[in-house]
Amino acid sequence: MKGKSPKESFTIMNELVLPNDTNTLNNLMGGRLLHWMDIAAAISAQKHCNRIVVTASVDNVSFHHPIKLGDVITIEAKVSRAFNTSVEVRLDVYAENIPSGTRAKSNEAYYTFVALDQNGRTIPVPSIEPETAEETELYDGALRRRQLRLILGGKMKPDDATELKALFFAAQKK
Ligand SMILES: CCCCCCCCCCCCCCCC(=O)SCCNC(=O)CCNC(=O)[C@H](O)C(C)(C)COP(=O)(O)OP(=O)(O)OC[C@H]1O[C@@H](n2cnc3c(N)ncnc32)[C@H](O)[C@@H]1OP(=O)(O)O
Repeated sequence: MKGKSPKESFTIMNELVLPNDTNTLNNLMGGRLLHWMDIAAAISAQKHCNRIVVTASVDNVSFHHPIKLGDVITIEAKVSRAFNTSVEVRLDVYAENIPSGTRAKSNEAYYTFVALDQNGRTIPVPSIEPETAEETELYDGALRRRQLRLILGGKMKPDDATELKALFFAAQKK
């Protein structure tokens, strides 16, 4: 299967925060943003896999600033690493207030998707080759993030998380 570059999965999605998306403080509800992020990330994962994908996990997401009614949200998504049947997608979210001309990053997150065949069975995905320094950093870190999420999901024994453990031992030696 032919390998791909991260830029081939690059996806940008815009949303306008409308009254129905907000809470009683006129701030965007977190669940609505997670839903939009899921769709943007799924489109990116599908571009990489050329397959139907399902969301397997969502890493911790922090909300740095409230996003206000009327703001325009930009979600950027790109596959950071492909494994066997799964891919990790990195998301960056920005909120822009067009009348005041301000734009701030509001979230970063990683979503994991698994590719399925026509019968709903998991299927191998194309490999990925990072091209820029930033993509290489994301690619390298993806192995540790995968080990952490598989441990938390009860799918991996901590003893088998070689790269994740190495990170902690390296920190202890400093
Ligand atoms: C060309 C352009 C097209 C554009 C077109 C656009 C259309 C764009 C439409 C978008 C539309 C929105 C799309 C929303 C997508 C949903 O919201 S999907 C709905 C929510 N998700 C689900 O229902 C998934 C439910 N879970 C499952 O089906 C199964 O647990 C899974 C995820 C398939 C995994 O199955 P399993 O039997 O555990 O499989 P297993 O063999 O153990 O593992 C398979 C892989 O899953 C990984 N995995 C398993 N558990 C986890 C976990 N907890 N964390 C991370 N990875 C895990 C494993 O590591 C493994 O990865 P690899 O090592 O093979 O790379």
